[in-house]
Amino acid sequence: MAVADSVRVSEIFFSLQGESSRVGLPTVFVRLTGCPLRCGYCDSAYAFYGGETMSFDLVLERVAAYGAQYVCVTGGEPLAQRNCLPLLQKLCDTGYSVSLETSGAMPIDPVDPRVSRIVDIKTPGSGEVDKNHWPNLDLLKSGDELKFVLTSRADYEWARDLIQTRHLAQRCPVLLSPVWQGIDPADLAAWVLEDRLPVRMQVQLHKILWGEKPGV
Ligand SMILES: C[S@@+](CC[C@H](N)C(=O)[O-])C[C@H]1O[C@@H](n2cnc3c(N)ncnc32)[C@H](O)[C@@H]1O
Ligand SMILES: Nc1nc2[nH]cc(C(=O)O)c2c(=O)[nH]1
Ligand code: SF4
Ligand SMILES: [Mg+2]
Repeated sequence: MAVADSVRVSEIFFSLQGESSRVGLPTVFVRLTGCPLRCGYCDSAYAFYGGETMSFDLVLERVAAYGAQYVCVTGGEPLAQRNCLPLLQKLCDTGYSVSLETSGAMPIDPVDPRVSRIVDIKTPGSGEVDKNHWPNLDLLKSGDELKFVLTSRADYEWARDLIQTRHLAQRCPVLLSPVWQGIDPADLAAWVLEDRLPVRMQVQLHKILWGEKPGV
């Protein structure tokens, strides 16, 4: 049972944004606890359980302590907590530029329109393709982003066909990211160039800088 005006938080930390079109920007990350999915590659499984229940005021105080302009709410699956929505609203009201990392398994329409929604479309290789909430595709605005994390050439072709048949790149920026230490990023780069795909390929900057661990 959710306590009013509180969320379950796995970690709050300050780092360079490592993903999305905001890559490289100094950002405070608020990682909420819990996720109903189990992607085979998940780098944040430590956030499935545990964490600390924090009032919105405490979250805002911890975020403010870093003196940053950008806040990224992630998880776990942040939208799996009902109180994620009012928290996003409060962060926007406070004046932060807010982005949300979401699995695309939950409806994104109730999210505050000031938030940049990074919607991950789960590929067959994630093991969770059946969880995609497809109506989300029709809700995307130009300030949002669509993202595919790719585990194989087959995932790439699946994503490419969806991008082309649904004209996704005309709705918002589309990101393609190789799963960490999976497919060779140079192979993905070659495929994107060969197909003239109008997407942004990206690698996870924070892992190149600091490796795969919590708190970065
Ligand atoms: C940890 S998830 C949290 C937000 C939400 N649950 C989601 O899946 O979008 C944040 C992003 O990290 C990506 N990610 C997780 N593990 C990864 C890995 N091993 N390599 C590349 N990206 C990964 C996810 O696909 C997602 O885009
Ligand atoms: N530096 C850094 N950037 C990120 N962008 C999205 C992240 C996430 O885990 O959702 C993440 C993360 O964990 N670290
Ligand atoms: S939806 Fe996100 S947090 Fe949940 S298992 Fe998949 S990558 Fe991890
Ligand atoms: Mg991460």
